[in-house]
Amino acid sequence: MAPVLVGSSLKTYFSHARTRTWVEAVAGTARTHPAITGGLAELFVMPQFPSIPAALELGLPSGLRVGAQDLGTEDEGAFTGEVSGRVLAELGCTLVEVGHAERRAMFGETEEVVAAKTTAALRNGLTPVLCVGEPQRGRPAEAVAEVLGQIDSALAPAREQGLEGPVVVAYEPVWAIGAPEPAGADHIRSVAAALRRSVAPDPMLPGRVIYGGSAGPGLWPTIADSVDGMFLGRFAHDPAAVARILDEVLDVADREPR
Ligand SMILES: O=C(CO)COP(=O)(O)O
Repeated sequence: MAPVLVGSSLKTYFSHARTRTWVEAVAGTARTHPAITGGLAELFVMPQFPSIPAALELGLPSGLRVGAQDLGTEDEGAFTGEVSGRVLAELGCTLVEVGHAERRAMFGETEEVVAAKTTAALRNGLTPVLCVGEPQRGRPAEAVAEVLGQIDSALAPAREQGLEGPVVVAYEPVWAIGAPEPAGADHIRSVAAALRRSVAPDPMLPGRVIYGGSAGPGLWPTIADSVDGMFLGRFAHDPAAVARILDEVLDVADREPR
């Protein structure tokens, strides 16, 4: 069984100094926590672009993976202001977030753009953390239909080009992002289990499914049987929350080995 993937996007919340402090604290946890040292879980962080080199320097030696929150669709050329997947990979990033709900809603990212960015990630050997989710609260079956459509659309060009590589599907119901609490455990489990059945067996682009949307301590034990990890936002701003989640990963593993 692959390790539980626990990661956080710092969005645009932290200063560079606070990012450094956060990464140092979480790297300390990564060095000592039995869930990490025992191979039950792996951690990643996605800071703002300018903080990536510092996060790599402070986090990588402790096994903390570092990714970016976005990338451009092109690898090089006259694309002022873009950040290419090629440079992210050159720096040492291994993951990159694609298609977060905030980028879709606030920065006009269409399904075509999300697909082009997913392709750019895979082309550069980066694991896309492909963010998908239904906009409105509804029944799990409706969410599954909607989200599978988003995943198929995002992966279509990569499939056509025969690209290979693991994919992380971040299931983030849009209505649960920035909310007081996550989606209900039954909803998450139903949707994630269906997504997993669909994406995990792909021979070229095997997918793991993690949950995001107001995730934090307390959630993992209620969804662990149906998801491969969690994508954290605000409720990981205190680095101690990451350690508490790893405690829960350990407890669940002791109770029901994966
Ligand atoms: O968008 C998220 C992770 O990508 C979740 O953010 P919040 O947990 O702060 O709602």
